[in-house]
Amino acid sequence: MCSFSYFCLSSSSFLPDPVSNYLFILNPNSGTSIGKKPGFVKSTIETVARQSGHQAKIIFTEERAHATTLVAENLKIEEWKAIVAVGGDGTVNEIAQPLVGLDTPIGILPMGSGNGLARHLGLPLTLPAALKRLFEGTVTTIDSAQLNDIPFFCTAGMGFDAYVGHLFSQQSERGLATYVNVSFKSYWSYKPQSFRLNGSDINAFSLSFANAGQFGNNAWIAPAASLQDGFLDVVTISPFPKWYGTSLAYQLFTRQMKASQFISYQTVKEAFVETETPPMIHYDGEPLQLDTNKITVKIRPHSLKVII
Ligand SMILES: Nc1ncnc2c1ncn2[C@@H]1O[C@H](COP(=O)(O)OP(=O)(O)OP(=O)(O)O)[C@@H](O)[C@H]1O
Repeated sequence: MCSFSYFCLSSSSFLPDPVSNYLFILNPNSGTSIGKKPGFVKSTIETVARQSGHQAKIIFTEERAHATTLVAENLKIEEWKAIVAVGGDGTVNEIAQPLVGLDTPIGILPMGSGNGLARHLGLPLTLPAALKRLFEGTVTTIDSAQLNDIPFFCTAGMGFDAYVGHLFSQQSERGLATYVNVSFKSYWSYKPQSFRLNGSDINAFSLSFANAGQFGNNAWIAPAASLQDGFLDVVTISPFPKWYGTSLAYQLFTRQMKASQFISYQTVKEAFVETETPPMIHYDGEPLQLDTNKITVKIRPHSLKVII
């Protein structure tokens, strides 16, 4: 603790930041661009980091879930100013999981298909601007959430969203165009499902749990959701006539979704869902077939540090 403020101020401005090392973990499978030009992304990060007086260690993931292992391994080796996810929400999820409850912040260079968390946080979406923000930004603490034992940071859900997430993961090309194409085709054949939500039986087109307000690509499923309020927004979309789909899509992409005869919102700290058979879910856009039909979703307030 420094008691002589003039000395503290003047000396800190001459001392280099004791921890200026950033670890970048880059998913070459994210979005549509990184995989095609990983060398360019790597050299841009190296150049901007050097110009800003920082050290950058850059590692490419080799497979799904590898990013989580890389974070755990590198946290043991040294202290990092931030561990930076270079990719989409799936990559953010894998990197954020081991950082929950720690002081080391996550940084995000949004290069995925949807970039829901980065968009909610208002981060720049181009590489040079995102790097500038990373090196000049401030650290804040956000809520995270869990679906059973699976951490998520943006949104999770069941029903139509999970079904589309599952089909999207099977496509050879990622990106917005593929996502729109898959969603549009699925929309015509998808059948609403039965859920028991907090003891009430419902039939729903989708059931979403929003920590952040959007799925990605500015599809705002929960426009009022806050990353710092200690609550999840539960959004139920009831079965609706096909003609209503256009209006729903319009509301979603113009951030105007609100409670209506087909849409209901609740803010909760915890929710319980039961389904007839183990459901397909998504967490931060990653599809997963559960092996249980009992699901608990809960918020973990102020649990992740992030650079904004
Ligand atoms: N080296 C790799 N090869 C193949 N897949 C990988 C690799 N590294 C990570 N993955 C997987 O790639 C998937 C997609 O990653 P990510 O979510 O970042 O991109 P996206 O889906 O295009 O973006 P968003 O989630 O924002 O829409 C994730 O399931 C992740 O586990």
